[in-house]
Amino acid sequence: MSLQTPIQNNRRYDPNEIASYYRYRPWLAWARALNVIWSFAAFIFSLKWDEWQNQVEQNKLKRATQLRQLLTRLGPTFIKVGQALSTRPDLVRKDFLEELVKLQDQLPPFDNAIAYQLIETELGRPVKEIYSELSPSPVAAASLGQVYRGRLHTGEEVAVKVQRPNLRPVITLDLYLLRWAAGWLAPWLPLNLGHDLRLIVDEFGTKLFEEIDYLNEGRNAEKFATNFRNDPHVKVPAIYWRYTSTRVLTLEWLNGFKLTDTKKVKEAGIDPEAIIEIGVTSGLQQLLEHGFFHADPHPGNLFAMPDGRMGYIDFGMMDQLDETTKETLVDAVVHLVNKDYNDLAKDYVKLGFLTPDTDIRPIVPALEATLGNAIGKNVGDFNFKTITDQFSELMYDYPFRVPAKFALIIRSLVTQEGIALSLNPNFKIVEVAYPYVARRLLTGESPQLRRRLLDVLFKDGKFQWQRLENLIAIARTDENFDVLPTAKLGLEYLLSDEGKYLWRQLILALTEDDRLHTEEVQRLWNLVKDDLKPNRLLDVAIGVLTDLSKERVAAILPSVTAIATFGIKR
Ligand SMILES: Nc1ncnc2c1ncn2[C@@H]1O[C@H](COP(=O)(O)OP(=O)(O)OP(=O)(O)O)[C@@H](O)[C@H]1O
Repeated sequence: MSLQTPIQNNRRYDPNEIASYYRYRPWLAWARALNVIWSFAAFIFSLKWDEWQNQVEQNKLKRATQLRQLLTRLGPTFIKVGQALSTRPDLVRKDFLEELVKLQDQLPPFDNAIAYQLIETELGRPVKEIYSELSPSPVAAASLGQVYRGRLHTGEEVAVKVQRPNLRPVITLDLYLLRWAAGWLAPWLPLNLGHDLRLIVDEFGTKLFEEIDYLNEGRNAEKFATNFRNDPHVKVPAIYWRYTSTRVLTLEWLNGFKLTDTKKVKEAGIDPEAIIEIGVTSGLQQLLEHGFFHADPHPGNLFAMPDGRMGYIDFGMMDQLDETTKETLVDAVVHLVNKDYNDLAKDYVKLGFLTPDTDIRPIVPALEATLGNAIGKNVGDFNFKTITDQFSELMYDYPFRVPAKFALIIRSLVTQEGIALSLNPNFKIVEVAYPYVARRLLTGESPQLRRRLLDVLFKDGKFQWQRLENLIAIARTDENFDVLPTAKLGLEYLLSDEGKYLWRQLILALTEDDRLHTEEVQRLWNLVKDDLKPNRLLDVAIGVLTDLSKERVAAILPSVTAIATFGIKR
């Protein structure tokens, strides 16, 4: 970056540009560095003092609170660092962690006159020409911006998010110092991060820069809305692009109740159970279907709408999962519920929680001991909080690390479960989550998911009757699950080229050990027979068959007969 370029206008995080800017302004860097170093030195000294005075235990909570206050005082970058650390039980001790979780943007609002001025400069018009009404003071102030309630001249109610002034210079300077410190301090820290600490600062910087670009937030909101366009349960505010810029975001006002306000939600006559179910299912859809997920779903960002929908706001922090990761996550859930710890350990390697060279043999029994307890006899006893707590214990004994992406996912799951528990103390996440996963596997909309189903149903080449039974039984606890469309998809699949293999496997399974497995078939039939009334079934079968051409049927039939004969005579 040349000396003339104002650092205010950088939209992308570029550590080299930032470094060359501050290299010529060392006085700025030094002043801030001294302030930060002094604050932390005083805090570290108080920790040491506690050790010398043998007061660690009794001052534990006080120090944790002081740490939170210290980060708040140092401003937006440090609040965000604190928020990020609050998701890392592998890095931060427990009492600090609990305090950091509370780090909810406790900054005082900035001056209204500055905010109004910023709106006019950014949007190039007087405020009165843009909004017919705008609240005289903000309705909320957060670490990066504050929000006003207003109305457009066309009558729509809007939320207007205005960024704190000078955010970019403050953040860039802090990131420059953090990066510099990361390079110098890393060798002295007892951390096993598996990465260069500077890369972590860079990843953090990239995310933070995305978050302070409101055009990016608007785009995220629209992408999220598109993913849920066919879902009548999820509400996403519309973006008013004409009144939006990098630093001002104008979006539809959501007239709902924050999930933090459980009392109001109930008073409004909204069914908490239904909202919870939407929350968990839409959360899982983001992770396992769309791959594009809201990385900051704290209850203040979620609304229960009077019509029973759930509203999402704040799309500044989103993340994207690739196909393989999504599939491996589905695998991990299935392996966890099937108590298949060997495969689960392999999933951890694939997901990056363990490095590929890790010897997983000692880890498998450890997983079994911790997770087996957490699940208990009944899958319904499973909860994420217990799992993550137990998992953090494992982290100290085995070389687990939390890839940055998963820190967000885990936080998002634990938060959703927490929200659900605050609305219904008897909530069991798995009662919603597993039927969802089971349903997705059984309906197998994509070839990848169908392959997953086969992986689940066949272990070491043997068909697992019990697993199919479990899956159907669990999927049926979800009232949205209808066996018939699934049967239709199954039938279509069996008649497709890809399904030939499954035919062969099914027939081998039916005749395994030289007997016909009629008992198992009978049990499965008992599970689904109520849904499969003969005339409905016939309709489905006819529907599928009429879609097939004569040639297709002719091509399939001989092979099926051959396999059947071959299978039985085996
Ligand atoms: N569309 C909206 N409808 C109603 N209220 C809104 C809307 N958008 C924002 N708000 C209010 O403004 C507050 C802050 O908004 P938002 O979460 O988007 O800001 P933020 O700066 O990203 O804060 P944080 O990251 O801390 O959640 C919300 O908690 C909510 O009270």
